Amino acid sequence: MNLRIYFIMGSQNASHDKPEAILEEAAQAGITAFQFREKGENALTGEAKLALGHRLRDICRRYNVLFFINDDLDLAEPLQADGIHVGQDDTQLETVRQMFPDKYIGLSVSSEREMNSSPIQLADYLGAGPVYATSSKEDAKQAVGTDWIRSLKHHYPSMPIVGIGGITTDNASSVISAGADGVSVISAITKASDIGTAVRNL
Ligand SMILES: Cc1ncc(COP(=O)(O)OP(=O)(O)O)c(N)n1
Ligand SMILES: Cc1nc(C(=O)O)sc1CCOP(=O)(O)O
Ligand SMILES: [Mg+2]
Repeated sequence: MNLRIYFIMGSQNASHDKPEAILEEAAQAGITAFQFREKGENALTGEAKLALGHRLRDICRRYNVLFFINDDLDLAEPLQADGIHVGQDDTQLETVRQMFPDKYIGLSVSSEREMNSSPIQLADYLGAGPVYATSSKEDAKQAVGTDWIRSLKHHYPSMPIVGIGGITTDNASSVISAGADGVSVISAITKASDIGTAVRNL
């Protein structure tokens, strides 16, 4: 499971181009994982969401990029997702693991309290953040900094960890130096003037 450059996007993040075009360019440039996160006021639902999911899934398959679904467990089988990402307020990790014994499952962990109250051993990787301030998530928590990556890695040395939140081409190396196995980004790619260069710099 290669989570080194883990791109997240839904149609709400693709204001200046089609999500398919953005993903294709990012995949060509070397992202290793992608999460379909259709969320927010104008998010697609129902058939339109499923149809976009299929198109993005196909791009990931062509480039050998891991495909994750955010939150929406109902999409995991129809889209043949490689994995699912859930947070602390989503379907409980135990339930997700029971439903999908063979898929990769990621869990968000943002604090020591969340760490201590989560069945971490059921996850395949942890999303740690927001490392820095972000404007891509409406209900983002207070930034936790790279110290949180260090602390999580100290407690779970063999658990893959991706940093998320406010990560850019300038600060990604600090996240990796703190012990993250990968960086997870939205705007560093969707808002880049040159997506290929942004991915390569990440
Ligand atoms: C890789 C990764 N890490 C963390 C998150 C955040 O998940 P969550 O806390 O459930 O928030 P939403 O993304 O659902 O708004 C993530 N999506 N991916
Ligand atoms: C989806 C998401 N989850 C976060 C968390 O802290 O759990 S921060 C975030 C948004 C990341 O977007 P950007 O790379 O543009 O900051
Ligand atoms: Mg969630």
